[in-house]
Amino acid sequence: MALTLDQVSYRYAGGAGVTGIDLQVADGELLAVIGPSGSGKSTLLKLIAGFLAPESGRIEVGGADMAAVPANRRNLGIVFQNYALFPHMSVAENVAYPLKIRSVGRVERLRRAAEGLAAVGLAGFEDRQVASLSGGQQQRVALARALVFQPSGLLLDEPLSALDAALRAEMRDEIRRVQQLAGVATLHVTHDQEEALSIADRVAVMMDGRLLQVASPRTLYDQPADARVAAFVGLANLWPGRVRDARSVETTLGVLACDTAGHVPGADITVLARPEAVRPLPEGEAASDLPNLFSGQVGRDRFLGSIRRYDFATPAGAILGETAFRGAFSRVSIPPEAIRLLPPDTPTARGST
Ligand SMILES: Nc1ncnc2c1ncn2[C@@H]1O[C@H](COP(=O)(O)OP(=O)(O)OP(=O)(O)O)[C@@H](O)[C@H]1O
Repeated sequence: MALTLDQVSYRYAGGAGVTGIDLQVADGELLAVIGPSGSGKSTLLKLIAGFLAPESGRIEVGGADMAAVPANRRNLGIVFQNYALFPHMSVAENVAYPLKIRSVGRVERLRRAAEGLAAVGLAGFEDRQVASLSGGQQQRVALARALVFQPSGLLLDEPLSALDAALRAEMRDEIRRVQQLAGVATLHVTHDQEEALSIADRVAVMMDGRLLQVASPRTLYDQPADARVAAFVGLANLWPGRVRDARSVETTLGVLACDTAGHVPGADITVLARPEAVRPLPEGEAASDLPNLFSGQVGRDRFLGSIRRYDFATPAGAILGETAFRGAFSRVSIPPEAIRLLPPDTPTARGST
């Protein structure tokens, strides 16, 4: 395994930090770490990079224990949000710098820098000054520099947050392409969950210094471990409820038909329905035998181009829906198979570390 964290904990003087982190990133894998501000993402990255030393637990890079290995000997490529390029050096000198400090000869390092620049789409930029490059180009240079010495792992700390939305979308695909080309284990810390879901092999969700779930983007979205993950990744209807029998649950919204396999009658649960699963019924459409049918009215209705996102007010509570349907409706149904049962969202489950 290229990167391994085994029960890693760290605490700042003020008490915040990370607790009991278990994580593995394989060669060629891109693992994104997401979580609210202050959840410990950067702390995790600093621990792996060697800028902080764990209080307990073990960090391995390429199978070797990093406990006694300083940051500059960990063989990790790092890309920061602010690029951290050397302004007084040319583009080629920037990219070649990690090879220079590894005593690679000038000809060879300039050859490899040129190769690295070509890999990030900047062939011919060797002699440019970094200040003359756009933000996206500077980030490509930073990526080439982080990979030029064939690191055991690549750490990306919010690398795209300084870029505008369109460039961010382009650059995230570019990062993925270059990362796959290099076949390097990558840990990518980001605020942007769309970025994480779209390019990561797996996504780790952090909250209050702990990992709540590490899973593929689809599993994370379709089978979140609990209500906190469900609410953080995408939009969610979450209703507290109790299992009635094998085919239904009681919720604040009323009785909902769904598969309750794995839960005993009487058990407290949280019911999850994603907004796109909520189905509006066009006026006049027969629906008498549809399960989980609600009458009400559309409240806030936001037109988002390809879809609209609406609040549907029923006498028992609100349902958040998303649909491409543009007509009027006063009934919605929630297909039983779209309903997931999660552990109850108790105050202790919400509590901090
Ligand atoms: N040098 C420090 N001294 C004391 N506490 C710190 C220090 N750095 C971070 N913290 C605290 O540790 C917790 C985790 O911070 P961290 O920067 O890892 O979070 P993050 O998830 O990366 O946040 P963001 O998304 O805002 O960058 C926060 O509560 C933060 O206030």
